[in-house]
Amino acid sequence: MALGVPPDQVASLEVVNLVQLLQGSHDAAQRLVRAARRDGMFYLEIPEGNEPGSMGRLVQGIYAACEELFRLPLDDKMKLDVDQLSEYKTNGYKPIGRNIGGLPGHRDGFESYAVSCGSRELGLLCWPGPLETYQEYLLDFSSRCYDILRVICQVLSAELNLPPGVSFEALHGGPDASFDIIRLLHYETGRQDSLFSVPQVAHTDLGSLTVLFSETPGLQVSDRAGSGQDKWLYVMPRRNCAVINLGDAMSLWSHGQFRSSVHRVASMPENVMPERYSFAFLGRPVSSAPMCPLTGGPVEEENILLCEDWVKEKFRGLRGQKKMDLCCDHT
Ligand SMILES: O=C(O)CCC(=O)C(=O)O
Ligand SMILES: [Fe+2]
Repeated sequence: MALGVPPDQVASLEVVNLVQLLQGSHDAAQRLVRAARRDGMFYLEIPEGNEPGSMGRLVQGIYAACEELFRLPLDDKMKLDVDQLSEYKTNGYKPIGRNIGGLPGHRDGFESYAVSCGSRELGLLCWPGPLETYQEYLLDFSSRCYDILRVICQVLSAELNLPPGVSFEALHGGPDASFDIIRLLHYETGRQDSLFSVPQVAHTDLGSLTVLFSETPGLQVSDRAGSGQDKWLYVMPRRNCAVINLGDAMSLWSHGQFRSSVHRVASMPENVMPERYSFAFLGRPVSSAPMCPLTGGPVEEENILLCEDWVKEKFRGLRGQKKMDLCCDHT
């Protein structure tokens, strides 16, 4: 039993090898497509290495950045409040408790910091001290994740026979790519009197895809097969692997053929929440991307929400200014 989790509560996700995917392996592409259709979540095996510039080094550097950043006094962090700094919540600090939590009557139990990877805000970015130290790591990491996003988009576009002009990959990157962020997260230790807690509420990610790293368990994915009700399965950390989530944009563009995974963070069964760090690259469409199915022939320009307005709507929901079925994404 992995860390006290019964085997039937552990998610069994596809494992896709990045090198094989980049080499055009049919088997790797098939695994990816299966995962996109069935779970909207999978492990991506990445050769991490430990030499300068390797993914292993970048990942270790970003964990160090998280620890140093979140150790700063709350007053200093609050000077960089995400809701004050950035209209689209792409840069700045979110304190614990600003969002709803995962159990009735509770608030969230994590702080986070968004670093914009997009070109629009680059010049305006606020880099608190520790992040300035690790700036190169963050920039390198975002470009690695962008390569990952591109190859996954290519495979999924090919699966749906999308024409080049409206392929998933055509809707990311370039000077219009302003919404991509790296999110650093820190979960506080749970109180001893609350054995089971859900510090991050069930949600889907609002963008196209997320590349997520954490060495500490707690991530859960909803498995609705059968009863149609949420059954929560733990997504255990796996050596040399990131977890990839497909987000709402992918599900919308593919007309539901690809799923956006519903996930949350919880403590282990019968345990308090341990201190936990995680970080993720959240790849989002360019601001001019049409937010409608791409599979039904030519896209009609009129009456279609563009990503720019779509992002604003999603955040109005999250902050409780508008009712939403499922809370998405959690800057
Ligand atoms: O901390 C985690 O493992 C999950 C983070 C997450 O789901 C998010 O930031 O959207
Ligand atoms: Fe998420």
